[in-house]
Order: sequence, then C-alpha cells, then structure tokens
Amino acid sequence: MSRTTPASTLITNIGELMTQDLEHRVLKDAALVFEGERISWIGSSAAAPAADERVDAGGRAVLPGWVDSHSHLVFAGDRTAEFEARMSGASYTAGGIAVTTGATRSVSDAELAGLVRERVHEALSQGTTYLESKTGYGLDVANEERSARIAAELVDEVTYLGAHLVPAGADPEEYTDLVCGAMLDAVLPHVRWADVFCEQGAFNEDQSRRVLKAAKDAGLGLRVHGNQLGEGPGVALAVEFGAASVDHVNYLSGEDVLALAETWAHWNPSTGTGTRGTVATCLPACDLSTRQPLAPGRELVDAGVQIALAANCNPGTSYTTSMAFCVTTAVLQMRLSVHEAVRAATYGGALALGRDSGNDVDGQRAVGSLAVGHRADLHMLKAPSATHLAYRPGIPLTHSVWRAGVQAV
Ligand SMILES: N=CN[C@@H](CCC(=O)O)C(=O)O
Ligand SMILES: [Zn+2]
Repeated sequence: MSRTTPASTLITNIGELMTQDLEHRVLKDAALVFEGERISWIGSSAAAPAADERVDAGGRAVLPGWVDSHSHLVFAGDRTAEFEARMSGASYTAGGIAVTTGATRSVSDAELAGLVRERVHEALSQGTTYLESKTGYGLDVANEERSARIAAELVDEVTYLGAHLVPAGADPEEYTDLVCGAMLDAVLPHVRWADVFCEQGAFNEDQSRRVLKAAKDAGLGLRVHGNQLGEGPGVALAVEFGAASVDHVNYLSGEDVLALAETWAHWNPSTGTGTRGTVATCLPACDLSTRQPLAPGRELVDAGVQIALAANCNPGTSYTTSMAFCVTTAVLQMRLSVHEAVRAATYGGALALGRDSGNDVDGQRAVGSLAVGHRADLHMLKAPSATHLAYRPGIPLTHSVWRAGVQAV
C-alpha cells in the first residue's frame, strides 16, 4: 500500500508507552512525535505539540518494533516430515540442513528472493521492524554468495553462515578452508557479520575457531550458534573472540554464565556506554519445536548478562516469524517479567546487532527503544498494555506498525 508520509506525526492518547529506553520508562497517557524517520518528542498527551498529522491511539499500548536478531530466511522448501518425526520422539540433528540446502539450490534467484520477501512481510505485519538474516543453505561459493546478495537487498543485517553444515561428501577440514577463504571473499561485499554452528554434527571447536578468526581478520562482526544441543565450547569461543552474541544457549555450565556476565563488566547500562559484551540470544520457539530445555533466561538476567529474544525463523527448528510468541513464552515459561521479555525482543536485539545507540555505526539511527533521535519504529497493540502479550497468548495483537516513520500496517 502506498501512503504519503507527512512531515511530522503526533501519536496521542497512548494508554501505555513502553519506551525500553535507558531509564526503562513506561509512560501512561503518553504521546510521541516523529519527523521523517526520527523521533522528535516524547511526553504526556496533555503537553503534546501540534504536528501535521495526528493519530489517536485510543488508549492502546505502543512499544518499539521488534528487533529480530536471529533468523535464517533465505531458504526454499519445508521440513514438515522431519518436524512430525520429532513430535513422535525423534531428536533434532544438524543433518536436516542438507535437505533445505538441496531445495534452496534448486530454485531461481527470483523465486528465492520472492520467498525471502514474503517472510520479511510476514514479520513486519506482526511488528518486526528490524531484521537480521543469515545465509547457510547455500554451502558452496556460488550459492552462499547469492544467498548473501539476496538477503542484503531485503533485510537490515546479513550474517554469513557458510559454517552451518559440512556438505555431504566434503572433507570437513577442506570445507572449513573454503569457508575461511574463497567463500568468505565472495560474500564479503554483502555481509556485516559471520556466524558458525559450533555443535556436534556441525563444526568442532578447532574448525569454529578458524572460521571466527578468518571472519574477524576480514573485518566482520561475530556471532556464534552455541550450546544448543549440549554443553560445548560455543559460549567460551564467543567470549574469547568478543562475539556480539552467542545464540541458543540452552546448555550452560556455571562457568559459561560467569564468562558471559564478565563480558558486561565494562558496560554501563544506565548510560548505554562502555564496552558491549556478548549478548546471550534465547530462541524459545526453537526450543519448543526441538523439545530442548528452554534457555535459562532468568538465570542469565540475574547474573547480569544482557539477553535478546529472537524468532530464529528457519524450516528446521523454528518455522515462525512471531516475536510475540517468543515474548509470551519467555514470560509464561522462562519466568521473565513482561518488561524484561519485551526489552529482550527490542533493545536486546538492537544490542546484539550494535544498533542500540544513535548514529553509532554507519550514521544509522538507534532501533529497539523509543527516545528522541532514535528511529521511529513503532508497534501499536490492540490492547491497553504490553502485559496483554502474555495475558492473551496466541491472540494477534498487532494494531499498527510504523517502520522508520512510515506506516506499514
Ligand atoms: N542450529 C542451527 N541452525 C538453525 C537450524 C537450521 C536447520 O535445521 O535448518 C537454528 O538456529 O536452529
Ligand atoms: Zn540459527
């Protein structure tokens, strides 16, 4: 739908404005003004300035758009049979990635781009205004390059995941060389991040270390899939390399939790300054779909670790773009408060992507929290408070969405 964007927009009569800003402000009977993509004023409805356009929120809640910091959107086909087998007691293994790789390689560039576009739209229509996607279903130079290129056109942040699975018949060491060499060179123009699936059946500690070192030397930010299926070296490697996030984190030793907490020792959460540590990204929809124990979000927060919640949309372990489902699960089953869960799905995701503060990188505005100068990414609910996300599980509560000041829903 095409809409003309007014110079300034006032949203008034907001029942609850959950800013997720550095002061954790939750304002009642609030208003917000944005000019273009920039938030220019936040305060009470009674004190709101005039603007070119006035939107009456009718007492509804407004929160930042979701920041989904972990997804795998560049794929074709689905894995329904594998899911059904799992629901009958089979375990998840990394091997299913090969099935999706075959399906993904078989479609044209235009078909693949169309599939990604549909998923981005599905996410946006539920309030996701900032989205990361990984490659990882190409697994050869040409197919990883095209996955990265297509993703770069359609999502906000692209992560190179050539190290997702060693393709059938390939020698693991030679494939790791390829991931660190020609494949990395090919994707480099399209990506900001690199990731490695450090797990039994995927990449071992030594191979993961090689991938992370090559990516770091190439100037990429780092992320790690770690400790998903059992305790292992993923978290320790992420900490050692200063990765922006380690994702899954289902099986953590006490040492892993302490090591993650230590990475945040030089971060001031009240000012959002200092050195960012490694965000622990919890993926509750994936945990349920693979019948793994939910990541210990409560324990991580209590230990002082910054966490994110992400949907992890992919056809193997988590075929959903619903951040609201993740928030609901985090409250009902991971024992986070509503404010903590929403924060992890907004500010936490932004922190994991280094987009939490204004004009920090590439002159881009901060996302994931509502403050003057930040990007106008807004999610209005069909409810008077964010609590309804957990209180009314499964109900589609998205009323309206603005992305960078443009109304999308
Ligand atoms: N665990 C590794 N990668 C994906 C799943 C990939 C697949 O099974 O297709 C994840 O994050 O869950
Ligand atoms: Zn993943």
